[in-house]
Amino acid sequence: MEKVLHVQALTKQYRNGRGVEDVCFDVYKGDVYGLFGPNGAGKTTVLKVITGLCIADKGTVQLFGHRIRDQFETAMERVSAVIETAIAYDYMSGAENLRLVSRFYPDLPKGRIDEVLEQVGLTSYQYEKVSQYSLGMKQRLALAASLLSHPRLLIWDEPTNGLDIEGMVEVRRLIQRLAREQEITFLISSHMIHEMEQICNRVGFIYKGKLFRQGNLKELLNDHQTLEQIYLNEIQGIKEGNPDASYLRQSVE
Ligand SMILES: Nc1ncnc2c1ncn2[C@@H]1O[C@H](COP(=O)(O)OP(=O)(O)OP(=O)(O)O)[C@@H](O)[C@H]1O
Repeated sequence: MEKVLHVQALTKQYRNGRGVEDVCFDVYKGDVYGLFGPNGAGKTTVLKVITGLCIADKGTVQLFGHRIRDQFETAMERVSAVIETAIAYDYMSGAENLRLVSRFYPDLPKGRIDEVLEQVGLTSYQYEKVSQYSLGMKQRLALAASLLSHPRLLIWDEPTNGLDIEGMVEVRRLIQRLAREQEITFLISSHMIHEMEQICNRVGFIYKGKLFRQGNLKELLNDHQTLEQIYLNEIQGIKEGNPDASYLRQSVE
């Protein structure tokens, strides 16, 4: 199986002492990999380091076999990211926003904007100003922008954040469809565990800057009914001093 992303011993500490420590995980072609953790756990920091938005203190990140540290452009060639979004200009239409983004990619074939609008279901709203879009439509526009360059790996921080139930379901279906039909590998983050359970085939749990458990969703659910149960058990173990989790205890209040 092709390894799309390799993260090894990644550590990033901010000046206030917070951040992430010794994070290791791999994402394989075809995965919808979910990084799950509560607010402030370190998900965005991990995604930012992977995409070069911030620099790690230690560790290795490889995308498609290329290290971001010294081969950044080649590593990022087939990667798109939606992190801390709101890229769209409100006073322009959806299509105009995409035309603006498309200037970053001089080799885009004609008609690519129409294609991505179609893929995210915004074709009939493309001439409306973004100020009239719902949050879900803005999310889909951000996704359309990130699809323009034909990414093979799409990194998306909190794809359903702030959406209502219908919006969440839409985004969820969209991710699953793109993964299936366009063979795009996804790395997403969320603090909503049920969400992860429905979208992802592999998940990693992150808590207080450490990725303490990960695996194939089906295998994880062999012994437990829900991911929530696994997560709560592990956190309880960490707090009570479960020897298996001793490496984490020092960082838990
Ligand atoms: N630029 C920064 N300077 C200092 N501390 C930061 C900075 N960015 C994040 N942090 C801290 O690092 C920790 C991890 O933050 P991060 O944003 O990665 O978490 P998260 O899991 O994405 O949370 P959320 O779901 O709330 O976005 C938090 O304690 C946060 O306060």
